[in-house]
Order: sequence, then structure tokens, then C-alpha cells
Amino acid sequence: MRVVVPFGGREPKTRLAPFFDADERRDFAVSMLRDVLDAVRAAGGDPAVVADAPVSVEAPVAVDDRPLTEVVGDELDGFDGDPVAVVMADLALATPAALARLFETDADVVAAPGLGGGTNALVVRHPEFSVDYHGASILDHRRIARDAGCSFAEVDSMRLAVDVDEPSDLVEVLVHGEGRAREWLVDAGVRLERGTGRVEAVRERR
Ligand SMILES: Nc1nc2c(ncn2[C@@H]2O[C@H](COP(=O)(O)OP(=O)(O)OP(=O)(O)O)[C@@H](O)[C@H]2O)c(=O)[nH]1
Ligand SMILES: C[C@H](OP(=O)(O)O)C(=O)O
Repeated sequence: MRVVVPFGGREPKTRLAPFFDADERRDFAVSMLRDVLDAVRAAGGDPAVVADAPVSVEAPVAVDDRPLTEVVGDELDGFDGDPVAVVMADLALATPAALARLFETDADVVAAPGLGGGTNALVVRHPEFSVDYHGASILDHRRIARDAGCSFAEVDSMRLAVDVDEPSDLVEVLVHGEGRAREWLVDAGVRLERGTGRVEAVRERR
């Protein structure tokens, strides 16, 4: 299956500014992208990156600096009967098994909801479905699928639900991550702080 992986590499992960400077955020974002590409391939997918700036990874990269919804929308406009998946580049916990379950779920549109209302991954098998990202997009995608007469299924997956946006998401990467992104965090001096409340990620040094 063709798997589009959108990557915003110009100024990625701004919400992690309390932890990392701009160069570090880009490095970390690329390490997550590489993990996602490996997992997609191991799940049998054929990844293609669409990025707003050039990035060097082991997959074809198309550079397009339009907003996310337009770029992904164009990819879906080319629907020719073969399913197309969209998997975000910041799913640092994605495993081949979780992605295979997404790819194999049978519906016109299959979504993996993200924490906070986003849409972390999609499989599209219907020409009338379109995307509208940002702002609790899973609600919009349910509605768009219904209005287009598409069957719609959601995959309940912790590994696909965590997109790494906020400092609290770093806890999940340290606890459950298995790839480069976790290693990058450890090398950067990010560790778990166990207090009396919820475990937090802290950085030893900058
Ligand atoms: N091609 C493309 N991908 C984007 C763009 N903006 C975000 N993405 C990707 O879309 C996914 C979700 O991104 P967000 O978490 O909303 O944005 P972000 O820029 O990574 O992080 P923030 O700066 O914290 O909002 C990630 O895979 C991003 O790399 C864009 O303008 N173009
Ligand atoms: C792209 C966007 O991501 P979020 O802003 O939820 O990280 C969404 O999934 O709609």
C-alpha cells in the first residue's frame, strides 16, 4: 500500500521549545520520521514522504510547502482505486504490528485517532473522502466520511494514538519507545522524573 508520510521539517515541534532549541527539534523530528518509515516498511507499506523542505531519509521525498490539508488532499485526489494511507511522521511509538492492523482493517476509511482529537493515521479506499487537519480533526473526518457515504472504522491503538507534540508526550517515548527517537532523547539528557504525582520528563542539560 502507498503510504504518504507528511513531514513539516521547516520549524517542527514548536511545542517542544521548553526542552529543545530549533536545531534539536529538527533532529528529533527526523529521528521520529525515520522510525515511522521503518515501521511502515516492516508493516508491508511503501512510504513516500511529502515535506515542506528537503529532508534526507531512505524514502522518496516530494517537497511541497503548501499547508498540510492541501498537500494530503492532493495525494488523495490522485485516488485510482488503490488504497492510500496517511501516517504522521511524529508517531514515535508506531510498530509494524499496529500499522499492519490499521492497513488490514476493512472499511472505506480507517482512522487511528490521536490523543487530543487529531487524526494520526488514515487508510482511504474511497474517491469521495477528503481531509481537513487540525482542530479535533477526527470529528471532521468522521463527518466527512459520513457525508461522502463512506464506511468508517477506527483503530483503537495506544501506539498509534500518541503523536509527540507536548513535553508530556516525551514520557510515553521514554516508557514505550523502541527506536531512534527514544535513543535521541536519552542522548539529549531527557529522563523520567518520578515524583508524587504523574511521572514527568525532565532534561538534565541543554
Ligand atoms: N508536508 C507537511 N507536513 C506537515 C506540515 N505541518 C505539519 N506536518 C506534519 O504533520 C504531522 C502533524 O504535525 P503537527 O504536530 O500538527 O505539527 P508540528 O509542526 O510537527 O508540531 P508543532 O509545531 O508543535 O505544531 C507531522 O507528521 C508533521 O511533520 C506541513 O506544513 N507540511
Ligand atoms: C495534523 C493534526 O495534528 P495535531 O495538531 O493533532 O498534532 C491533526 O491530526 O489534525
